[in-house]
Amino acid sequence: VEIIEGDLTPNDGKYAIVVGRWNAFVVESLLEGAVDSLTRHGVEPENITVVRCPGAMEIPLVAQKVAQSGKYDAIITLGAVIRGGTPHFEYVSSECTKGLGQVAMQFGIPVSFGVLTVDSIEQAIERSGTKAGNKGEEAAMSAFEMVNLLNALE
Ligand SMILES: O=c1[nH]c(NC[C@H](O)[C@H](O)[C@H](O)CO)c([N+](=O)[O-])c(=O)[nH]1
Repeated sequence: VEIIEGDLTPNDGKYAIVVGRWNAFVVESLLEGAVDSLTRHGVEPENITVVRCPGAMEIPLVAQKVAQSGKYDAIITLGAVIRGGTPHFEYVSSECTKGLGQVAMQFGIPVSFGVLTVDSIEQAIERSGTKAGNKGEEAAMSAFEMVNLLNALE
């Protein structure tokens, strides 16, 4: 039985991190976790590009432009959609998720999902470096592994 899977050995991939600025007090922790995990796995700082946009709604378009440039091997998306008093949360989070899936398939590039969609600020804080880990770190490591996996599939 042949098993092909990505590992976490160093690679020279170029990573773009697309960051929605809304709820910055949470998103900055996600970004810190993402950059830290990439550099600790041997990614050179010059191979990491951070692109900031207003909010989660804008992330898919920015990810599309980043993918279209052909300059990157993977895209990590970070944001925090926190349920407010209105159904706005549903639209923003579903549009963001749907859009990112399309970018990945359209351009054949890993687009990891580090956009928190949570019910409360506390849940957001738990997932950005406290008791529920750091989703930014997880999204970065998913992208890192996918770069190795796609290389192995070539
Ligand atoms: O990233 C977010 N954008 C949010 N809205 C802004 C949206 O992403 C766009 O930036 C805005 O609608 C302008 O297009 C959020 N809420 O509205 O709650 C949110 O929680 N998180």
